[in-house]
Amino acid sequence: MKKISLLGATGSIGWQTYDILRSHPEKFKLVAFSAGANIEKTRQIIEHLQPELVSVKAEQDAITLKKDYPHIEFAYGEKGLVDVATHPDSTVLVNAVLGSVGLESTLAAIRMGKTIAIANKETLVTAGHLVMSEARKYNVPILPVDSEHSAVFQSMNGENPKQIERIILTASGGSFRDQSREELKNVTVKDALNHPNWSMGAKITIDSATMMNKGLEVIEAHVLFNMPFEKIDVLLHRESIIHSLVEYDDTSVIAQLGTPDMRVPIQYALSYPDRLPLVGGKRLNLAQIGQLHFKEVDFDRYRALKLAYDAGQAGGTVLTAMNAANEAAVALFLQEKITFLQIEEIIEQIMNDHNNILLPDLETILHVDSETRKTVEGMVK
Ligand SMILES: NC(=O)C1=CN([C@@H]2O[C@H](COP(=O)(O)OP(=O)(O)OC[C@H]3O[C@@H](n4cnc5c(N)ncnc54)[C@H](OP(=O)(O)O)[C@@H]3O)[C@@H](O)[C@H]2O)C=CC1
Ligand SMILES: CC(=O)[C@@H](O)[C@H](O)COP(=O)(O)O
Ligand SMILES: [Mn+2]
Repeated sequence: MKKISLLGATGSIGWQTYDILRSHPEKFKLVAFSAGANIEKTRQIIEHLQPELVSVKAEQDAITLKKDYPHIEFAYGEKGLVDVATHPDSTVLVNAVLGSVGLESTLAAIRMGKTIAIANKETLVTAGHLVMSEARKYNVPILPVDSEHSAVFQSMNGENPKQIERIILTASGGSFRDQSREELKNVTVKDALNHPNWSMGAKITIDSATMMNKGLEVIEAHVLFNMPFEKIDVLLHRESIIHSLVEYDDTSVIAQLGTPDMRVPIQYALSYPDRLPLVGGKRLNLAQIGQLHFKEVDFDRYRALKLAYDAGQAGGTVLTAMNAANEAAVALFLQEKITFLQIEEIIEQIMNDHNNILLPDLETILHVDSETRKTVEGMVK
């Protein structure tokens, strides 16, 4: 029985993780979880899985819940995230919280020796060097949940990493993949939230439309697989059936395929090195699909992807600045305070103005993160 701590249980990844935990009660026990503001879903998880500790965003929600569930421990805020991540009974942390707010709890869990199943890519982008060096120091596995990275991980199984020629991350192209840059000037939030293949949280769906999601994933692949950026390519693939590929020096290419269902990579990270049957999983029928499509990426069309490669190549605090600028700009777009194209304009300006510090420590990263968010908010006042 694996004992699990789960951050971001009420979100898209968190809720699918909850679904998997419920479908295999003989394998997994949820001991602690965090939610943000969604108290209805929080109550459902409590009632079905009876954890020992629950954290929510607001103190008042924790106080109210405690009255209804006196046998359960409640926490709140960023300290609550750390309490969940470091719960003494769990051996695995599933980090499905949104944004760089997941960084400190991830580091704390690593220092407790917990295996990390990570969906929270912003943490790996903003402080990948710290996360990976702590993971090495405490001999902790960092298992990918992101579909592309899970595909790469599975395609590397049993192979010699020194023989990898390149990693190829597939990209759907997002909500506006059939529109020109000119046509992006007047797109709405509703249009942007309409992803062609995946049903996901709002922030990552916008990231997918700007292609910053793929940029974050290029950096995530560099961090997780210790691969130089020259060996990480992006390939447009409309159907999201091939989840990513790895090419070897003998020209062989190994890929992982499947119908687009995030429960597959989530469950694989939980069951690794074993596999489990996926309850309700839809099998891939290639004959029925008939054709798969591929296209090279145009970096002028998808400028955010180019910015992410630039930040990755530079390394240092520009990664934190880029990520924080993106988080803040996407939030402003979702509130309809800026236009879609302003997201990448803001990120570019922040990166151009940034004084880069290489190999930053945690304090520096947290400082750059909060200052960047303030600067972005100031830009639209
Ligand atoms: N969705 C997907 O298919 C995929 C997502 N990912 C990555 O996984 C992560 C989660 O994405 P997704 O599930 O889509 O996001 P969602 O927005 O759906 O969920 C985010 C979760 O984090 C909680 N949360 C948000 N902000 C805070 C905060 N400040 N403090 C505490 N909790 C907070 C939310 O709580 P509440 O809702 O209760 O307020 C919710 O539980 C992201 O890093 C994303 O890039 C990676 C691959 C695929
Ligand atoms: C499901 C998943 O892993 C997302 O990160 C997905 O990759 C988004 O799709 P695109 O970024 O390829 O549009
Ligand atoms: Mn992905």
